[in-house]
Amino acid sequence: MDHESSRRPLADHARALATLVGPALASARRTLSVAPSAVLSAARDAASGPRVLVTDAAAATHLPGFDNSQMDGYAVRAADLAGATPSDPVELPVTAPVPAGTQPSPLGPGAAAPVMTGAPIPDGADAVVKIEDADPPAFPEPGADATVRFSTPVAPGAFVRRAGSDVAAGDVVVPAGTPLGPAQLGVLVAAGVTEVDVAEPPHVLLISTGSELVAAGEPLGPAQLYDANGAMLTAALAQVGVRTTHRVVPDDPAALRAVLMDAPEDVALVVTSGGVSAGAYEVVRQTLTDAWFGHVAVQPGGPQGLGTIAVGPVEARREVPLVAFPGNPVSALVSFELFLRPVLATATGAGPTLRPRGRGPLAEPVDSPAHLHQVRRGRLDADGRVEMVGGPGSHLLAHLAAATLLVHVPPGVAHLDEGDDVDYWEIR
Ligand SMILES: Nc1nc2c(c(=O)[nH]1)N[C@H]1C(S)=C(S)[C@@H](COP(=O)(O)OP(=O)(O)OC[C@H]3O[C@@H](n4cnc5c(N)ncnc54)[C@H](O)[C@@H]3O)O[C@H]1N2
Ligand code: MOO
Repeated sequence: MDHESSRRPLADHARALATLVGPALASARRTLSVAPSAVLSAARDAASGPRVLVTDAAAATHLPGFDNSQMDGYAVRAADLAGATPSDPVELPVTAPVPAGTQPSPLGPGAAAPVMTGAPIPDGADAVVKIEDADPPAFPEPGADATVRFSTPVAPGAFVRRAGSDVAAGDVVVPAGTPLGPAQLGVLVAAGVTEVDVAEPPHVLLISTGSELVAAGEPLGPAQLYDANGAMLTAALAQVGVRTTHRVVPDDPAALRAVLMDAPEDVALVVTSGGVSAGAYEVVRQTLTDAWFGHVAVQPGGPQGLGTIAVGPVEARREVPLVAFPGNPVSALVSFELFLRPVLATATGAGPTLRPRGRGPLAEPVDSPAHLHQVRRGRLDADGRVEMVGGPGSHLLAHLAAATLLVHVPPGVAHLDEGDDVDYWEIR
């Protein structure tokens, strides 16, 4: 199986995975109706990922809700200032001030009303002169019998924020398909929307396999290591709008079967890490014998598994797709980036389908096995050239954490010189 010619090309595996997982997620899709405040509390929980709107949301109120001032200044009738010049200013009596949050009386002709930023424009007024442009350039004490002079005309509409100029009541304020980020949540609340339809994030059962694994924070015994893949893949799944139930199982088929039987009833996909290569204790491969296991012509991320497995208790068995990643941490996360992220991002609409891509010159020479598509970790140096972060080893997790790019060396290329161009994906 490990023979070079028997390796599945990267594009073939990506297609096989998308064909299996994409439709399964689409048919498992459910819609929830929630208040924006509920979306907001979900958004605080990073592990639940962004919510995506399923139905257009219409504004319940105009935004702005009323004509209001863009500046601290005087609300006036523009016609009153038409003849104002520096040598012959227009002098007007000052009415009661209008703080934000109060409904002003109408403004008659020949008067100026102190109005604060965001406060309603009095009926009758059609422009605002900012306080710096008035004479005197400071508001009188409320209740004082004051006048104010203006030495230039003002255009009708100046510094007036019209009701509905952002969105009108009844118009679509956030269209279906939009991930609800900070600005979208803000405008839903501002426009008085009380309920939205969002897609329920798909639920993935994520299983870290390995008898050597210890949960984060527990004491570490000899030959044991922390379950980095669980944390990494949970976070990676959340970024594309996926909910995760995470389990750790030892290299024991009975333990893996038990976790699958105990799967939450709405699980739409199972993702595993570890236990897929050629060792004597490959629990995933030895237990899930109906799935395809083989090598993809990529490094890291060579050993892969893909298929359909039964989950749930005997009386309520369901078939769901299985994606089995190799255990080496860099292999697991690179596999996610190459194969699963695009499919999940497309299914959930929670983020861009593809990572931003670029191409640039290498800062150093790079060697790669010619029969494999090699994915190296890199970053841009001060001159915008692509430098490697660490070597190709799939255990170099700290180097992955320090990298900002996945650098692609395609199959058929054994060596690249400094200055040769490479393709890269931006991973943060
Ligand atoms: N004879 C061969 N040996 C190996 C081959 C091969 O083709 N022939 N492939 C190598 C490659 S490439 C990879 S990648 C790994 C894949 O191995 P498995 O998927 O079976 O993973 P494990 O053996 O369970 O673990 C590999 C490595 O990763 C560590 N690990 C596993 N899970 C986690 C986790 N949740 N968090 C942190 N680290 C984890 C594990 O301790 C091992 O060090 O196989 C090669 N061998
Ligand atoms: O292909 Mo393994 O995934 O490099 O280390």
